[in-house]
Amino acid sequence: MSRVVVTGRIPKPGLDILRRAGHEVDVWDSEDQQPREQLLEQVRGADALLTLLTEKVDAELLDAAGDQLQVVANVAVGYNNVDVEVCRERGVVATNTPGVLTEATGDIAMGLILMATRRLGEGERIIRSGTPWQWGMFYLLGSGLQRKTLGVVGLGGIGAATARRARAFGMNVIYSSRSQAPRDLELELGAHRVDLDTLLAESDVLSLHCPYSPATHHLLGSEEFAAMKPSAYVVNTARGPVIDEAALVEALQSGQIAGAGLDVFEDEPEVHPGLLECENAVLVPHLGSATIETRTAMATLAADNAVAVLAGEEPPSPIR
Ligand SMILES: NC(=O)C1=CN([C@@H]2O[C@H](COP(=O)(O)OP(=O)(O)OC[C@H]3O[C@@H](n4cnc5c(N)ncnc54)[C@H](O)[C@@H]3O)[C@@H](O)[C@H]2O)C=CC1
Ligand SMILES: O=C(O)C(=O)COP(=O)(O)O
Repeated sequence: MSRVVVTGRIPKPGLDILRRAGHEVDVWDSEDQQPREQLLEQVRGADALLTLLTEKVDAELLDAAGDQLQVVANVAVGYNNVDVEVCRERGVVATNTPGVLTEATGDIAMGLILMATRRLGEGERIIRSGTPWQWGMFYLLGSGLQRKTLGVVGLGGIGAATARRARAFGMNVIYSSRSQAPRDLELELGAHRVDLDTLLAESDVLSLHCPYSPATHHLLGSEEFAAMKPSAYVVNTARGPVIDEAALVEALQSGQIAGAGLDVFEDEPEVHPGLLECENAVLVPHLGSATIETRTAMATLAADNAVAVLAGEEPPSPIR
C-alpha cells in the first residue's frame, strides 16, 4: 500500500481509482487552497502526489515529501506550476492531463470570441444594472465573424479545437507556433503557418493557446498590441502571464485594439484594476476546463497516471 496525497478536492471517480488500487488516500478536501506550511506537512511520506495547478511543485515540496516520492500527477494539462527539471533530477515521474480538456477549453475560447465581438458582457451589465435601453439600429453594434481571420498562437490540441469552431462561424485561420502543425490538420483547417509579426498584423481575433514558459512570458505587450489592427480582439485561455496585463489595459483604453476576452490573468486570482474599468474586456474566472465531465476525466486520468507509476508501469500521459 502506498500513500497518495491529493492536494485539493477532486471529483470522486479519481479518488475511487486510487482506493480501488489499494492505496491510502489523504485528500485536502476543500475548495480553498491549503496554506503552504500545512501542505508541506501533508505531503510528508507521500509516494504519489496529485496536485492542482494552484500548487507550486518545486524542490521545497519534493524535499518535504521525501525520497520515497515516485510520481507527481498534475490535475491539469498546463504544468508551468511544476518544476519538471527538479522532478527529473530526483527520478520523480511528472504527468499531466492532456486531451481530456481540449473540447471544453475550445468551447470557452469560442464563447469569449463571441462575447467580446458581440458585446454580450456589456449587454448583460446594462440589463442587470436597470439602465434603460431599447432596440436601436446602432445600439451596441459589434463586429461579425464571417470572412474574418482567426490568428492562433500555438496550434496544439486546444488551438485546433478553437480553430474548428471558428471555421464553423465562417472564419479563416492562420497560426504561429513553435513547430509546424501536421499537414492533415493544416488542410482540415485551411490554415497556414506565419510568423508572429504577420499573425499580429492580419488577425481580426488573436487567440492564445501556447503553454506558459520563459519563451512565452509577455508574448503580447505594448509593441505587439501596436502592431495589431485597431479593430482586432485578443482572447486568452492559455495562461495569464503570456500577456503583459498593464500593456493590455493601455491598448484597450487607447483604442489600439477593439476588445479582449480573458479566462486567465497574470496574477490570478487578482485582476488588474484597469481591466475592471474596460467595458471592452470580457472577464471570466479560469473556467476553461470547468465542466463536470471534463473535471472528472482530468481527475481519473491523473489517478490512472499515479496508479501506473506506483505499479511500476508506464503512465498514460507523462510530461516529456
Ligand atoms: N483556461 C483553461 O482552463 C485551460 C488552459 N490551458 C492552457 O492551454 C495550454 C495549451 O494546451 P494544449 O492545447 O492542450 O497543449 P498542446 O501541447 O496540445 O499545444 C500547445 C501548442 O503550443 C505550441 N507552442 C509551444 N511553445 C510555443 C511558443 N513558444 N510559441 C508559440 N507556440 C508554442 C506547441 O507547438 C503546441 O502546438 C496549456 O499549456 C495550458 O496552459 C489548458 C487547459 C485549460
Ligand atoms: O489544465 C490546465 O492547464 C488548466 O488550466 C486546467 O484548467 P482548470 O484550472 O482546471 O480550469
